[in-house]
Amino acid sequence: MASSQPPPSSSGISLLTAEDSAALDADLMSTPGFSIDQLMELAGLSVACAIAKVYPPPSRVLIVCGPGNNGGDGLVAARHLWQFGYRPTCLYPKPTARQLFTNLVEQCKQLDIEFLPSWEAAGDLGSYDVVLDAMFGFGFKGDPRPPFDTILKDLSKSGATPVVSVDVPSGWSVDEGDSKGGGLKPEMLISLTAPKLSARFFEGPHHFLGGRFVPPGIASKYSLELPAYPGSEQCVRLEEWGQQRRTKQPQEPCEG
Ligand SMILES: NC(=O)C1=CN([C@@H]2O[C@H](COP(=O)(O)OP(=O)(O)OC[C@H]3O[C@@H](n4cnc5c(N)ncnc54)[C@H](O)[C@@H]3O)[C@@H](O)[C@H]2O)[C@H](O)CC1
Ligand SMILES: [K+]
Repeated sequence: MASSQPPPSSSGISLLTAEDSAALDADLMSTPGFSIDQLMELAGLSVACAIAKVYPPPSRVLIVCGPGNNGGDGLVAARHLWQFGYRPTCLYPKPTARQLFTNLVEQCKQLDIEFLPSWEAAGDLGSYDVVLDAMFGFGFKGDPRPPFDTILKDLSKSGATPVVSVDVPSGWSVDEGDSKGGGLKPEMLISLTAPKLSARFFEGPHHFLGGRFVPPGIASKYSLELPAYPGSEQCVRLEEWGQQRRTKQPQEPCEG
């Protein structure tokens, strides 16, 4: 069950807690019986489609993938970006041994997408047009452990190359945002399924919603109020978001 009615953002769009995000994910895989492969493919495709709305090819995209499903979304996005004419390079420092992930890596390697041996090998971030942050999503807890602590510190300091975050800006608390300060300030956030609670602190100019797979029964169970996707699009821009965030203080979520 949804733990509570999700709080709306100031634009009336639902925001999900980390707990409800995980419960909704489990529901998608039990009741309609989606497999993780299906959901990840659609999530990663929507990430690539949203990037294409803002940063045209042939951009050089550094994709930093974490150890969980957020990282898997990054690997799927890498493949689609390549198909769209981008030049992706991946860093996947803590690869998961599960078949789904080894397949995703192999599919990228078949396209000659480079996998860097270390963060240091990424070199000057100015040599990329965009950094795709696919390190952590709603499964992140605590402080980032190595090597992601160093990667996040370096990315937070480097203002030159825009960072695009998948689902949650990595290092942020899923519910509280960048509560300790000094974290990532992405230029673009691609929320999946529904924005997470921390999205109320996102101040960048580009906020998109992707992951077009939620059936009405699940949307209603979690009382999700979300914008309609136009036509056959895999993503939708959350128009008013950046404007509101730049002119107002973040609203506290309402309970109940
Ligand atoms: N329904 C959907 O919206 C779907 C979203 N997808 C994506 O999946 C992630 C959530 O995936 P999950 O594997 O549950 O969690 P994360 O990838 O966020 O991270 C878990 C991973 O990270 C490790 N970890 C946790 N905390 C730390 C830390 N402090 N330091 C280092 N490592 C940490 C943990 O051990 C795990 O290995 C969601 O956000 C979407 O991006 C699906 O792809 C499709 C369905
Ligand atoms: K992320």
